[in-house]
Parts: sequence; structure tokens; C-alpha cells
Amino acid sequence: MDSVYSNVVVEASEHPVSAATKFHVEKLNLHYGSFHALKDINIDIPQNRITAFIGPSGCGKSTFLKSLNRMNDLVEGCRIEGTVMLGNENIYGDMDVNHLRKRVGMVFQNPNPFPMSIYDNIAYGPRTHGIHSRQKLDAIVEKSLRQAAIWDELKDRLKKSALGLSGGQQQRLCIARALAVEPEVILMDEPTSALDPISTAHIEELALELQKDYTIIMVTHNMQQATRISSKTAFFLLGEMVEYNDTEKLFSMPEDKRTEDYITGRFG
Ligand SMILES: Nc1ncnc2c1ncn2[C@@H]1O[C@H](COP(=O)(O)OP(=O)(O)OP(=O)(O)O)[C@@H](O)[C@H]1O
Repeated sequence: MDSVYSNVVVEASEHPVSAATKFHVEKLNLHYGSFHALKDINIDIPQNRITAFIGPSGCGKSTFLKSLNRMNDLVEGCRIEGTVMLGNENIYGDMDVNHLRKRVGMVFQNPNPFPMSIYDNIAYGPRTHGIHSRQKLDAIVEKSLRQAAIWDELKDRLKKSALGLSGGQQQRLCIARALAVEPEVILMDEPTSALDPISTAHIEELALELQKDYTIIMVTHNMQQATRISSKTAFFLLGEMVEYNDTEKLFSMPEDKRTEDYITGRFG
């Protein structure tokens, strides 16, 4: 069954999704105008695990990540074909995009807190989803900051501007902001590339902790980071997903020569 939503063409999947699969992606192709940016991507992304996307610059990692919560929809000339199942729902089917983005949150490379207080940064999402009770918002703010392991640092300065925080604190605040609307999945696009090693370690520890309750998908340029924290790794090259395997296997016994060349530093 085909359906057309603005610039997006999709077909329903013929294959049911197993319980442990969070995203089931089938024959995903994405074009920016005449440029074929993602070529026939097929992947099952497990629930409650960290999955890493690696590959050289421009190979399509971010494009693929963004296609998992329809962030490419607004890009002019972008056309997507194929199936992306979240659980049993096709995200390019009838799903409301705001509802999808509530279920699939995103954290970007550069921490991007809103120019408002720490409290309001976290309360922003819940408020847009209709929660206005002070008591409920207080509870959400505390819970989200605790989950992001930053409550103790920030609890006495909730009314202060988020822009006064360090880069690492801002990134954990952005993770807390994503958690505040109770997503199922958190997409992270190179979340530590703008951070120092200590802040990076904090985010990695946090991601390892969060995978108990959330599915995490992370684009990273740092192969050590992928080996440290991810269960699965997908290697992308020129818009193709060349190899996808358990992280340990992909890095110790790559099946494709291109993967081997990349992880051993022969290019990229
Ligand atoms: N909005 C856009 N319009 C046209 N082309 C785009 C757009 N966004 C990305 N591209 C192109 O699609 C390809 C994949 O880009 P993408 O950002 O997904 O790569 P990436 O692997 O995440 O790279 P990096 O590691 O440098 O962030 C690149 O050739 C890029 O120039």
C-alpha cells in the first residue's frame, strides 16, 4: 500500500516487527533533489540498546538519523521512499509528526539550550503538550534532571539562565529536556564532539544508564566511543549501509573490506 505525505512516498512493511526491535527500516531511499543520499537502507534497531552509526563525513549518517523522526520532511527537495516502522507503526504513514517527535527525541552536536531559565528549558516540552500544573512541572523538571545526572549540580539555580552553564552541563540539560516529554527513543547526533574529555565521559556514562529505559541511536565520529558504549554499530559509506553487526564483531572481525579499511584508518 502506497501513501504520499507532502514530499514523502512510503509503502507499508510486509514484515512484522519482533518485540525487541524498536525501528524496522526497509528499503529506505532518500534523495535531496537529484542527489541520492541514502541507498536502500535495511536495518532493525534494537530496543533498550545503544546503536552507533559510524562512517566518514558526508556518508549519510545524520541524514539517516534525522529520517527516524522525520526531521528531513521540511528540507526542500527531499524525497523519501521505503518503510520506517516504530514498533508497529509506520512513521511515514498516519502518524502525527508532533506525536512522533514526542516519542523520538533528538539531541544535537552543539548543545542548544533555549535562551531561558534551566527550569523553563525542561518545562517547555511538557507545556506544549498541555501540562501547566506547577506541581506536575516541578516533578517533571526534577525527574528529568535527575535522569540526566545533573540535578545535584543545578537544583539551586533552576531560575538562572541555561546559557550560563558549561558546554557539558548544557548538553546534559538538552538530554534532560529531551527526556521531559517521556520519549521512547533518543537520537543523538555526535553529542560529544563539542565537549571536553570529562564532559564526554559524563555523557557516555549517562547514555549507558539511559539505555535501561530508552533506545539510544548515536552518530559518532569517534570509533572508540562506539566500542565503549554501543551494542550494535552500522558503518555507512557514500549513502550505503555497508555493514551492521554487534559492535564487538564489527570492530574485531569486519566482514566487508571497506569496513576494515575504515576502522583501521586507511581512509576517512
Ligand atoms: N539539506 C540538504 N540538501 C542537500 N544535500 C544535503 C542536505 N543535507 C545533507 N546533504 C548531503 O547529503 C550527504 C549526506 O550528508 P549527512 O550530513 O547525512 O552526512 P554525515 O555522514 O552525517 O556527515 P558528517 O559526519 O560530516 O556530519 C552529503 O553529501 C551532504 O552534502
